[in-house]
Amino acid sequence: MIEPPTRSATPQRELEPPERHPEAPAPGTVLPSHYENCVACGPSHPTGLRLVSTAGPEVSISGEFTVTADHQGAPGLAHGGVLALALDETLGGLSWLLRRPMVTGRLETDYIRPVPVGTTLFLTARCLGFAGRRMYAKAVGRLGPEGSVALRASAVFVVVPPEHFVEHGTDMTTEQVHDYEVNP
Ligand SMILES: CCCCCCCC/C=C\CCCCCCCC(=O)SCCNC(=O)CCNC(=O)[C@H](O)C(C)(C)COP(=O)(O)OP(=O)(O)OC[C@H]1O[C@@H](n2cnc3c(N)ncnc32)[C@H](O)[C@@H]1OP(=O)(O)O
Repeated sequence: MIEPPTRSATPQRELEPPERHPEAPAPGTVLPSHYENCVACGPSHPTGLRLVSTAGPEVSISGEFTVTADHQGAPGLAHGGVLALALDETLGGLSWLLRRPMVTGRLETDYIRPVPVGTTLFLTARCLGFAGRRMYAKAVGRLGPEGSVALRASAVFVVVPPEHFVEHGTDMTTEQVHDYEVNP
């Protein structure tokens, strides 16, 4: 049997180093929501995470959100899928700094500590580099700004043409996607 190609989020060869785009928001800039109804960052989503991201140095980003009763799995504890959502959003936000549209290909998550309702989770994500269209990145989630590590993730994002969102999504025209590219 032929082995399928590895999908690991650990790079299998040396990566091209990431380059912060010259027009990337300066470190410390609070990033706007990329879509008001996004379940992770949208301010109009009734029960979403309302995760707020901030540009970091080099190609890194930080994010935070407070776990509410809407995010529970076991009573009083955040659902693992919701925590993966927070990691996915923070990692995806690296595209603000790279100015390249990307989608999640693979997300590997280690759950290290339970995250109780009421916790403000502090996330950071860092781009490791590229192998062709694949962008490799890592993220960490802490219980407090300098608190213990509750989550770790490794991910592969795949660079897509802007038309990906027109072809597969709804309510988005090619013109809107190109406007977004110029002024996200
Ligand atoms: C215009 C804006 C400018 C920038 C401004 C930015 C502003 C900030 C904006 C926004 C922040 C965003 C915050 C949101 C974050 C949330 C992100 C999500 O949740 S995304 C939704 C979930 N993910 C999907 O829905 C993907 C579904 N999958 C697909 O559509 C396809 O499978 C896709 C595109 C991933 C690949 O399909 P193919 O046909 O294009 O290409 P193939 O040839 O299959 O793959 C290309 C390369 O990627 C690797 N690859 C593909 N899938 C992989 C996987 N699962 N794991 C590892 N590698 C994978 C392949 O091995 C290949 O590598 P080789 O080029 O051969 O080296």
